[in-house]
Amino acid sequence: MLDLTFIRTNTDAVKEAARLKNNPIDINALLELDRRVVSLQQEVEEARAQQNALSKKIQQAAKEKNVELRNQYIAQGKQLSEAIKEKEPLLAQLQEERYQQLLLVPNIPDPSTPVGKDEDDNVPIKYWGEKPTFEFPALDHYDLMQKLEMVDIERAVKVAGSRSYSLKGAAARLELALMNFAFDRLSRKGYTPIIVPSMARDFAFVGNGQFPKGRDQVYEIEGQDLFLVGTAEVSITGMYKDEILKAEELPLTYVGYSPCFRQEAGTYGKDTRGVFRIHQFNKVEQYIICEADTAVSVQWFEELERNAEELIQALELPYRIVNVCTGDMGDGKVGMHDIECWVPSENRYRETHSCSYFHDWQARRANIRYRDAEGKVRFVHTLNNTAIASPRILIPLIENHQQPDGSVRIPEALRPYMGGQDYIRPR
Ligand SMILES: Nc1ncnc2c1ncn2[C@@H]1O[C@H](COS(=O)(=O)NC(=O)[C@@H](N)CO)[C@@H](O)[C@H]1O
Repeated sequence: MLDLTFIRTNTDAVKEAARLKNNPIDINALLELDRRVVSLQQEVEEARAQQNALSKKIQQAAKEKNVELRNQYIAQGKQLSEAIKEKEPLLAQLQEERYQQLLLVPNIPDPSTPVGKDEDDNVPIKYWGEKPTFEFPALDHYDLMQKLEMVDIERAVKVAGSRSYSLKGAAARLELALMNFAFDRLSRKGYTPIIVPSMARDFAFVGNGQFPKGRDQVYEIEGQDLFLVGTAEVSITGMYKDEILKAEELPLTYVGYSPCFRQEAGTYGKDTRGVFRIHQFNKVEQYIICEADTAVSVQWFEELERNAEELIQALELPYRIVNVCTGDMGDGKVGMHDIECWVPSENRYRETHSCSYFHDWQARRANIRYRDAEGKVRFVHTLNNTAIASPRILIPLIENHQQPDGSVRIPEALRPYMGGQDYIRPR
């Protein structure tokens, strides 16, 4: 959410951001509604002020035993309270409408963001690692996982329907190893490990920006104000709602784990093979709450990205980083980089990490503030990035490290979390 005063005084910049982000919001209509709210607010406040003045006059008239005048004032008072009783519900309704419109206003993208329509317009900015060349017919992740008895999709689909899966054997151990590996590396950097609820209330989804627009991606628990989170980002944002932190408490640096649930609405027929795009997965998330300073936000953005690069390099996976374009980045982002790992079977890079910074767009929605060094209360800045999301990361991991004999080499960095195992071999 942007500050109303900012929208009033930077209307063209906000309209341009909406245009660049394919966001259909009508800023003129929002400002017209805002003017109605402001004028109606003034009317109600004036009426209340007159009421106060009148009550003094009534007391004065009573003291002077001037019954005539006193009754006159009381009649005026009645008229005023009638008028207020009629205006207040309308004011409340218009304020709610304005708030709902405000939630749809996008953030202003950083000038370094490429202008584009969708992911095809994202701009690669870095490549790392040698793509493997296979002297044998390389298999895709699903064939490999089946041969190595690492997955059971049929029975999972029987239980949970489409886009479900079970990880078996080495894949089950790899997933937990990867979660531990990510937790370990980031905890060593001083990030606070946290395992957060995967069920959260409506306000948490409003806070991170998932609601109202992304509501169709979220599973709802019938009859309760509870929804399944698609990322720990929702729960951590919600945790700090309405809090005023102390400057010395910042920055808060979390490495958060949660199961993630996504409806994947609108992706029918996309990535249906294997475990690339599923309804439930596990993710270790990096999350930062820092002071309201653009340079500080950018520093954390760079650190979160570097952290993810270190993990991927330790897993010895070729990858690239793309600067996500305005049409693909979503409403809340100021800047966004995706990290895409090389998937040999598809002969292309696929997204495995997404790193974003928001300035105070999320903080305004969740009302997360801090008292700065001068004692001024301000909204914080928030950022997040994937550390490891599995099973998607298993796809490049297994494919890139497959061997001629059908085994899969486990990268050195992961072996301590796999009981020292070095290869996954067919039985
Ligand atoms: N439906 C899905 N199936 C499997 N993995 C997914 C799915 N959706 C997202 N992911 C994984 O989770 C990562 C982060 O998802 S994201 O929506 O892009 N970004 C976030 O959730 C941010 N909180 C940063 O993690 C993706 O890069 C991908 O690796």
